[in-house]
Amino acid sequence: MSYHYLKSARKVMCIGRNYAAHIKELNNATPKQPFFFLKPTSSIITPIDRDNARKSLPGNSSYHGLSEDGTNPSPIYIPKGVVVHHEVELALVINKYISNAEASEFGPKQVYDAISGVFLALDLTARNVQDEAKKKGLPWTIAKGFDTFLPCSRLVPREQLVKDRENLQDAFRLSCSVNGTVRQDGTTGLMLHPLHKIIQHISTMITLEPGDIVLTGTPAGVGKLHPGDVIESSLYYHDDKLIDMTFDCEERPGPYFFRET
Ligand SMILES: O=C([O-])CC(=O)C(=O)O
Ligand SMILES: [Mg+2]
Repeated sequence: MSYHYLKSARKVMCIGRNYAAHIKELNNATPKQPFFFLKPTSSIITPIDRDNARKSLPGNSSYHGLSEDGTNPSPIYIPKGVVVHHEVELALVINKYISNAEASEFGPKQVYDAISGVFLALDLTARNVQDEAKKKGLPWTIAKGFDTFLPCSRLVPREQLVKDRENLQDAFRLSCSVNGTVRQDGTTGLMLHPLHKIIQHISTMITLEPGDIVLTGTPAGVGKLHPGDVIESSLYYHDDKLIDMTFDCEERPGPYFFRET
């Protein structure tokens, strides 16, 4: 299984501002309703490690599809002139069509049945591009969607989480460190909108399909990444470390340079 799940993702839905301390650190307002944005599947990368050599790409391209096994082993690319922030997040993989779910019928118990598993993701964000978009009322697409802006771990199948099948909300802790210094560390119990609310709310606007990915927001501690940095992230299930993933950062090849819109 491992990374095969990535080949089935037709969209990546992400909630914004789902942890109070992260809202505060960026001086954002707490939304009255949850809000969402998309990341393109072309931003997916997977770790380079013992089993997965860096994918060779044609010319100076920075994406050329996922491999047969779902991997796309790559460093994180920092586009020139862009302030890239790490946001460590718990991600869900949806396993069925979910459309117009009623709040009264979709509670914590329904989450386990709706997912094939979870994984660890980084919602990389071009913060200066996003700040400009926020100020000028422009879309966030580019701020969230550059190539390599969605590092993904292997899947943790839901069967490994079965003892919490009634309620997965408080089962996880996420952390990330850059060059050995811990930057983010938070538990999923701190979410403002819990997992069942996220899925239910999305389904009232955009139908979730089997294979779709849902990113559940980032805890506090977001910060900058530079070429040469090494970022390590971990996902814990109660006291057990389920996943560790490491990415190197490099300057992005190609002609892009951030200029004011
Ligand atoms: O860019 C942001 O601050 C919104 C977001 O993705 C998050 O809160 O996880
Ligand atoms: Mg995020």
